Amino acid sequence: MTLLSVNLNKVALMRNARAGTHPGPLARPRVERAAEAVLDAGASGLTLHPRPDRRHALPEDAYALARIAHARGVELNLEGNPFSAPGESYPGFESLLLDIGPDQATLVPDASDQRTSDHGWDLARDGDRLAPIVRRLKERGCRVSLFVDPVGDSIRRAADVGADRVELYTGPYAWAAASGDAREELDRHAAASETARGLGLGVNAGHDLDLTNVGMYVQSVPGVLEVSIGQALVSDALEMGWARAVSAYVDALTGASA
Ligand SMILES: CC(=O)[C@@H](O)[C@H](O)COP(=O)(O)O
Ligand SMILES: NCC(=O)COP(=O)(O)O
Repeated sequence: MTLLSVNLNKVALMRNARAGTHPGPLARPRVERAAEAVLDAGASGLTLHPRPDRRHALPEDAYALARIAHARGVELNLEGNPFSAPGESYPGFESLLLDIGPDQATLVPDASDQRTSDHGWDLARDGDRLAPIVRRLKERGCRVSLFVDPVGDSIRRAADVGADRVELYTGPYAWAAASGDAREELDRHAAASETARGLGLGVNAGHDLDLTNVGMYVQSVPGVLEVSIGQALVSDALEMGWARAVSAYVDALTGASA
């Protein structure tokens, strides 16, 4: 069955919106409380993507979720760009990963000022720079996943630099599904998953997945081990509450895998 890892970036975003002027007794632990709630509701893991501009998830949130994940015996997946740009507001992402040692490190090629993740790695350009980072993270005990477009060359290069998994970028799939014509994207992802698994890579997927598209995705793309979902699930939880929202996603994944 495809596991659900809940990305809590947007809980941190809401916390940050007021934390500066109204830290309040409840503001600080918002992310931790959300983490406990989604795990209580059946999520298999936690994901966080701290960004250098501290727009939402902060390094201290990553440490807090690491404590929770360890205590609960579930996985923590930390996402980010290990290439630190000069003058970033907090230590580089790699040093955070090496200090925390999350179960999974998902390396994402986002520029510091990027609005969100919207493309996979260009491994023809960056593979040689990534390889030693991948090695150090694996020596630290992290499973390393590379965020890639569903393209055979990217997946083969991910294997070459020593990744354990790839995370297939599902944004274009989600948009195609919303337009009612996802067949071509699903075929691309199914082929990409087959290529990855043939190379011994595990397959994760994420970005813009939601209750309307995740079931079709895991039914059509064999071998997806984990989806990480944040934006839509947190939005759904505002309407449904954490328990019902997480249960709905887990049901969508289990129903699709049945
Ligand atoms: C890598 C990916 O697709 C998402 O996990 C990313 O973390 C979304 O980042 P924002 O929540 O900042 O849009
Ligand atoms: N890796 C994808 C992720 O963690 C969450 O992406 P989204 O659901 O917020 O688009």
